Amino acid sequence: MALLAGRTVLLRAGVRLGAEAATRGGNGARRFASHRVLVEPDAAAGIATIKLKNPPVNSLSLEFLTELIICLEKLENDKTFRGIILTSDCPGIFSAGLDLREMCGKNPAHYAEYWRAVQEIWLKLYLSNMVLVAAINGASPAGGCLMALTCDYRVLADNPRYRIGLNETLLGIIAPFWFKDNLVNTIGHRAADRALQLGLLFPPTEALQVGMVDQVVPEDQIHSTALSVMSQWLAIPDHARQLTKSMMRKATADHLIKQREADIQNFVSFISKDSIQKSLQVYLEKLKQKKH
Ligand SMILES: CC/C=C\C/C=C\C/C=C\CC/C=C/CC(=O)SCCNC(=O)CCNC(=O)[C@H](O)C(C)(C)COP(=O)(O)OP(=O)(O)OC[C@H]1O[C@@H](n2cnc3c(N)ncnc32)[C@H](O)[C@@H]1OP(=O)(O)O
Repeated sequence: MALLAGRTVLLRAGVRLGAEAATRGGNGARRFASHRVLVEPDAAAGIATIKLKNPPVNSLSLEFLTELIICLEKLENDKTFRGIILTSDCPGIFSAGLDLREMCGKNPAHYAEYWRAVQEIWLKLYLSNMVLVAAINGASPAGGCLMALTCDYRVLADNPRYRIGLNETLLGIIAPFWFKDNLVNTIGHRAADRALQLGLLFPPTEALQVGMVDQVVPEDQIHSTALSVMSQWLAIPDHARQLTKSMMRKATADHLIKQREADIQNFVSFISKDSIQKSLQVYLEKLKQKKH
């Protein structure tokens, strides 16, 4: 049943999908992988595990986002799968969020194309008909946190280095309204107000307390926990769960869908400002110097 999916991917024609491969797994399910998105299917269970693999930190570059969008479309259209576990193949990092290099020193057309892809991945994940469980096995700032927030359930590995949150203000930028909406829907208005203004990155215990994640488990139990949560969610009849999900999420998604082009223009003019470019460059430089 396609209650929510089926929208078009509006991306630059000719974005290379890398060395995409489609083979058959041991259980007969199609296994497909691109350079940076690994899909491990379990056809018998109706579950696909997506492992993000864009080292070193799974930053969401345009090419990575494009591969992820295509992968999600394939899974959404394949009736074999009813659930996705979203996790990382990069040790200690779920995702460092949007790729800062896509937002620095480029031209307005590039910023517009990039932002459309960011919107698209959010809509694809947020409106998926499938059950999405995030198995957060690493740090998850900003766009990394947002991806997790689109899921139906979040399990975080218990490691104080694995902080999660929308830290945009620390970079001198602003979380767009639809990031904010997704966060408010998850942790409530007061907690979101404080978290967004202060750019808070929550360690696991605090993330659980504030409701940013649903469960914190020892690192070696993250996948088994995600599987057991998934089986609980898949026990619900699809049509009832999907209609309920749509009822809960449609207004938030429509908020963006209705003003997608204006949101792109807003992003382009904001990110092109000299002062914002300067802040992002300083932040990137600090990240690079951290090691030395
Ligand atoms: C009224 C409204 C008006 C206007 C609003 C309109 C629009 C809104 C405007 C803008 C919104 C834009 C939204 C952005 C959301 C984002 O996601 S921004 C990205 C935020 N991400 C971060 O802050 C994370 C930064 N990274 C880290 O904290 C650490 O790297 C991390 C904890 C993830 C891992 O630490 P560690 O393992 O120690 O690795 P390193 O720090 O050493 O990093 C390794 C290399 O990776 C590079 N890198 C890290 N993060 C990024 C990134 N996000 N993008 C690109 N590159 C990244 C880092 O520089 C190292 O590179 P090097 O090896 O030195 O070359």
